[in-house]
Amino acid sequence: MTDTQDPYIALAGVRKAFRIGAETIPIFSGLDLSIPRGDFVAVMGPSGSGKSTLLNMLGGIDSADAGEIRIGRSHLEQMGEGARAAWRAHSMGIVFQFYNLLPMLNAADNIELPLLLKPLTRKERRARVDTVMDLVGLAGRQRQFPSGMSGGQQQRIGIARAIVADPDLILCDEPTGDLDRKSANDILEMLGFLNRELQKTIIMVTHDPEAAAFARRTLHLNKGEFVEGEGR
Ligand SMILES: Nc1ncnc2c1ncn2[C@@H]1O[C@H](COP(=O)(O)OP(=O)(O)OP(=O)(O)O)[C@@H](O)[C@H]1O
Repeated sequence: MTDTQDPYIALAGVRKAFRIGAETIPIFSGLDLSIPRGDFVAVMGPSGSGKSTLLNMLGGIDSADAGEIRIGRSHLEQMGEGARAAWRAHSMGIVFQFYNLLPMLNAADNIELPLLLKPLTRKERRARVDTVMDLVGLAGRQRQFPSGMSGGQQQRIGIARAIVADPDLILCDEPTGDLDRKSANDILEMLGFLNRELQKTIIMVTHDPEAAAFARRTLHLNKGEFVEGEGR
């Protein structure tokens, strides 16, 4: 869906803390963030600085304690659990460090999963799966199982699954953290392609400065606030 809301992603005054027993661990105490549509942003920062927590809030997997999280026209902070799940199904895809594939399903069945929530016929679903498998360089591997594939190939399945429902937003949590340099660069080139050619907005958490260099810009998270750095 296109819209004229600008910026595409807007966080204002976001507060988040985790409670463990009597202890409260503050993560964000008033986080603001603006990301235009079509950006490719790397998020870096020390371990424990809240990168994954931020990604989970952007993906509607976790909620903020206070503040606003708007993505396009959707105010995530105003949605209940059910509405957020429905929003997730059509608005964003997630790419995980360890792929999160289901080992008992072959490549095509893994990729098809997000489409099962959509009013599509099996034939339509299969056509979409074939299209994205071509796009990520896995043509003809529909029946292969993840266990027989390299890390780089498994991550291609992860990316295909993230884009098969054609979301505007792709969230990536250390997408190359488990890969060798060559496979990592192939995956990063692919994310760059999705950003440039298909106008996907991408937010990628990474510890790796070489991975971050593939993004348009890098945001450094430190003490609950962002500091902008140089991209390429
Ligand atoms: N569900 C949870 N319950 C309690 N504490 C949590 C929970 N999730 C995260 N935390 C704590 O919140 C802080 C931020 O965690 P988060 O995983 O967002 O950091 P990160 O920057 O992604 O770290 P890393 O780079 O190590 O993955 C950490 O101190 C973590 O222990």
